[in-house]
Amino acid sequence: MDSRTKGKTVMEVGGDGVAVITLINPPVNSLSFDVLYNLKSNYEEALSRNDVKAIVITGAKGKFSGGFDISGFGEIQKGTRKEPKVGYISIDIITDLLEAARKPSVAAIDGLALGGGLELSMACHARISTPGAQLGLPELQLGVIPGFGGTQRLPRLVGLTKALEMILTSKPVRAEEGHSLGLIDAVVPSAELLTTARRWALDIVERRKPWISSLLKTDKLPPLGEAREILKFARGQTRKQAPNMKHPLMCLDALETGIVSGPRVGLEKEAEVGSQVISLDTTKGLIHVFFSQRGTVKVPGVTDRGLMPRKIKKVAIIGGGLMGSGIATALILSSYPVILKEVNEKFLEAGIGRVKANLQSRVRKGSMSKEKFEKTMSLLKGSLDYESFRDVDMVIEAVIENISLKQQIFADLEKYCPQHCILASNTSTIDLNKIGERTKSQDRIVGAHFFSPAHVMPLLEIVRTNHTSAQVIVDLLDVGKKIKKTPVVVGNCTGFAVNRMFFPYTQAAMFLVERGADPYLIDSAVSKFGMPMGPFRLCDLVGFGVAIATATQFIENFPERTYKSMIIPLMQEDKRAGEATRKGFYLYDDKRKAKPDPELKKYIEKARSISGGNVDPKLVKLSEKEIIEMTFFPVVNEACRVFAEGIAVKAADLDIAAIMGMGFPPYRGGIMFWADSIGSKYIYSRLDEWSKTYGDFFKPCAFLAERGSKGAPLSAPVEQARSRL
Ligand SMILES: C[C@H](O)CC(=O)SCCNC(=O)CCNC(=O)[C@H](O)C(C)(C)COP(=O)(O)OP(=O)(O)OC[C@H]1O[C@@H](n2cnc3c(N)ncnc32)[C@H](O)[C@@H]1OP(=O)(O)O
Repeated sequence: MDSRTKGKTVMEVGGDGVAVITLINPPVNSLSFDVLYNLKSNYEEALSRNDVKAIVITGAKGKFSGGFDISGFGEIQKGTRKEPKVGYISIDIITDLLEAARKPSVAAIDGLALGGGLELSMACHARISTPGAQLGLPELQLGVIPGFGGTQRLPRLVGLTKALEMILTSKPVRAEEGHSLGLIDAVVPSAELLTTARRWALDIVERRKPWISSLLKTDKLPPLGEAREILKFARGQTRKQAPNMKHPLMCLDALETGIVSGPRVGLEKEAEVGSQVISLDTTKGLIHVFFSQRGTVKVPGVTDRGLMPRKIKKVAIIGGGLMGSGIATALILSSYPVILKEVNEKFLEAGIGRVKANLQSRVRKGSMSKEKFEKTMSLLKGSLDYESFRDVDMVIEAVIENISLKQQIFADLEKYCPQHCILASNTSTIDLNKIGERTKSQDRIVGAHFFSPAHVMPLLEIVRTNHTSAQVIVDLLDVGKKIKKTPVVVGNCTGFAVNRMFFPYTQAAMFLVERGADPYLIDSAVSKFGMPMGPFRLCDLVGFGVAIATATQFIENFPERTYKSMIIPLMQEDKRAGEATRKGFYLYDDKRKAKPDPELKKYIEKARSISGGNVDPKLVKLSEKEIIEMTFFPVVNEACRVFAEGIAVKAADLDIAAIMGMGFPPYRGGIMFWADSIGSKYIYSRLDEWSKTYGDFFKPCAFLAERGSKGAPLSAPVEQARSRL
């Protein structure tokens, strides 16, 4: 492949008169402009050649296509590539050249056909697939819409309701389901894929199989009135579930146009809307997240050294509490044999019981069969001593946050575990160098910081010290991928990346209510901004015990920028400790529904009198925009510190940490991306002003001051920015 081009297609014409066009653009055969333009010329050639009767489109190396090349959207957004004429690919190439051709085409689908890949196949006159293939239109997840005819062809092939489900959830279906839906014409083993597709194509030519243009099908579409009702319902749901995003509704417009005014007008509408959505801010954020999420496993100086992950055959976990049992669940779910160690029978039984309960809840919800449950549970063994640790490849310690206990455990591990064994701690606060102080194994000590519940939350902070070997990080990155977590590699410090960013967020919220802001308005503004819940509702959910323990760590380590609020400790004294006690910032009924509590005022007033602050009339009347700024700019400030200190290597890693660890809305692109969309100058000036009025909690750090004073982007690499400034 020419190194200047991104992908290509090749065409081979067989003696049977079938031209096989193969999409080649590793690793997922994405449809770059180069691939698409090559496809067009192959097609034109196939149509003009007398020795070609029919065409088969397939993908190289067991993958049909992962869809349009997503980096192409970025190039259009940045203006480095001009978008072709609106509708050129979808209408001129895929519809008028391919679907309307005088020669039939069949898609031979192996592996995956996603987004533009599935859309291309839907324009073919039949689709043959292998059993494992995934078929879907996940475009909305990226902030774009199916733009190669998917909004028109999918409802015509599988019906409107199923098409809406597939498009709105972005979830793919497997080949068998695709077959029963009418999306796929036949499912065959890999080895028979091409021969079946070729035969099918010739059968169409010879009228033994129907020649179907998906775009012209009408049998699966509901009557107009019913279709309008279905779409109305879908719009209502979408408005509720994605209130800050425009593109899902714009996608529904394209679907509706096609149903009301016919597929050709629908295609034109899709093309128009598809081109508009590319410049939405939410789309820019989501595309940034797609690449950033994949970028977290690229760690300079670690993953660029040619190291291969070692095979982890067995893992031991110390501590069967909430975290330990969650981690064990995550591991056995991905087929790792696990030993769970506890200090006595009672705790061990409780730990294993928690793992069991985690899996049973899947069985109850129907996402796990009884057999799979038994098989998964059989991977877990209990232990009360270290004897069975002699052949483990990795240990994850998940006991309470007590330094001397952890030091003892690591000293014991060094004695019992094999030399190569990775020694990981799930600590969220304690310095890993201290934990390993009594060992000579500092190079294999690493943090594996999971988030609760560990078998559900998608993030894994991999914490390295100055001594942790690159091999150990590579190994843990591999385990992270296998247990379906997004790993972010961070440096060793109190709170790592996520908790350090979380802390100022909650603190800012406490500060504002002490100065007169309404906590319920803060929660509502923050939820509208896109967080799953506001800071007060969240404190109730995690419980005040945890909130106080974390706060203590920060007060000790970062006293100069801590706002010490007594609201939570005062409530705790009165045995209101959050949702578990049914009373916190809110009151909770039997169904865990939260209701504001007028009594809360009492605690706020008392806390205010202790801190000596006054009600500030300006803060009483904050707009929603000001609430967001005052709660999230301190987070940006801390993220800048984390970045400047090298705790995070890339700003994009902090974006992912904020999204997956804090619930920051992905369509805002993550904390640093969002900050840059607002501008460092503005953020710096606001924090600077507040720090003068309200104290050092808001004081911009040196990094922010440096970049903010020049308006330089906060996410630019640290070295580069230095040299520029
Ligand atoms: C006009 C059209 O309607 C618009 C579109 O088609 S938009 C695109 C729709 N397609 C998608 O959303 C699919 C996106 N891709 C995925 O979900 C997953 O990558 C996948 C399921 C295809 C493969 O997953 P997995 O095997 O875990 O590999 P994953 O690490 O995600 O990707 C492998 C590499 O392919 C790249 N890649 C995957 N899909 C891509 C795409 N559509 N465009 C460009 N690059 C893509 C990834 O960035 C990654 O690159 P890297 O190795 O340099 O980091």
